[in-house]
Amino acid sequence: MSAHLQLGTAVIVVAAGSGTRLGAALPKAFVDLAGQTLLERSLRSIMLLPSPVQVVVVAPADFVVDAQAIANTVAPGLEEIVSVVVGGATRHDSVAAGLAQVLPSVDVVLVHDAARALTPTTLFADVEMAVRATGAGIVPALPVVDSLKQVDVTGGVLGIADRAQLRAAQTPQGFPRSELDAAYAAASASDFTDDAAVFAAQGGAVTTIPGDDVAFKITTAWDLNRAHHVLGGIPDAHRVGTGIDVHAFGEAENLWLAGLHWPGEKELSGHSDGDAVAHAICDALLSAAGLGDIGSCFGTDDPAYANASGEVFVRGTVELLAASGFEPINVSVQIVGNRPRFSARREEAQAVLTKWVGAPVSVSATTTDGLGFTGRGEGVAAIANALVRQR
Ligand SMILES: Nc1ccn([C@@H]2O[C@H](COP(=O)(O)OP(=O)(O)OP(=O)(O)O)[C@@H](O)[C@H]2O)c(=O)n1
Ligand SMILES: C[C@](O)(CO)[C@H](O)COP(=O)(O)O
Repeated sequence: MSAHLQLGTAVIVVAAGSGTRLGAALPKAFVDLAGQTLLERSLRSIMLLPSPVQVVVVAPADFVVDAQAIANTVAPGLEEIVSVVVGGATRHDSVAAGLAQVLPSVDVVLVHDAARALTPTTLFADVEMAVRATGAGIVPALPVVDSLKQVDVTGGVLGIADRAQLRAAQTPQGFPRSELDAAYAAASASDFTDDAAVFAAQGGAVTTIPGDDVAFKITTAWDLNRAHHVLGGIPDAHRVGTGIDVHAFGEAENLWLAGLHWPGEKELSGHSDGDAVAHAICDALLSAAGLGDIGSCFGTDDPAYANASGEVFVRGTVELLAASGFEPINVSVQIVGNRPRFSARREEAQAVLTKWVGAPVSVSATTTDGLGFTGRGEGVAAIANALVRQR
């Protein structure tokens, strides 16, 4: 992993357990839950954080290749940010293996069970924010709803515990990095069932924040069944995105705009074919899916995209979305400019763009009453809004 990456937060996703209590043929993190493995679902939630984080996946030795393939699907082209390492015999050993991969720039570490596959992005964000605000170890936790009994080996009740003072700990658990490193270096592997206990044993302060019901750990077959039911009850997540693109007119009469060729009209200059409408659509879709923008996904300086058509970018964008579990619902674009006169070819443009996106694209156009660079006829702007659904 390159030392030049300056990420401040890392998430270690422990996925190296065998899943004995689940009893599946595969290690638990690689078991399917409605079309995605538990690991994939955990990673997708993390990748939707608004600021990039380092992700270290800790996998069983025999499943490193599988874990890497899942990471590549969820975070294409981000090998430097999402890495996979081999875990240990216990969860404690696996966390330690993950910690050893954390970048020097990282000052906050979250540790997460891949088995908590439905954990929402907001819980990761809440934990990270609470660590930064307090400097303490942070554990998301839920009140205990059952009465609690202390029992002997035969099941005889020895006593009770006051549930009002107890909480059920979830993950991700977050910590200042240097103190977590020190705590793991000092701890004995067999003593602790979670990272907060390791941290507290070395004197670190630990605070709880509210957990989330859907962040439950998939431990048994019953839990997996419950996760299926929960997913069935969660409506598809919808997200919106905006994209804006501007290109100046060049000299040659070779305009491509909104997927159409415009004979007799001046071209829009750019590294590609300058189709501002297609590029704004890409940015809106990528932004809606939290996948960056056209520059970060396609490399506008990449010779592979020199003179590339709008179709290449739009279809490529839709493929990136699909790989991340998103599909477009609709896109609306407005062209701002004096030329070309758009209305006569609106239907034609909408049909082409709708085919590329695979969902309805509507296009409108306006002038700016002679104001600004578009009013002076120097170029064209396009503004797009996209709605996408997360499957
Ligand atoms: N040696 C281990 C053991 C556990 N884990 C991870 O720690 C998380 C919580 O552990 P648990 O639910 O107990 O998973 P398993 O150990 O796989 O389950 P079991 O105890 O039923 O075998 C899981 O994401 C699991 O993959 C790990 O990375 N390495
Ligand atoms: C870390 C944890 O998920 C917090 O509740 C839990 O302690 C893991 O325990 P397990 O015995 O490995 O399931």
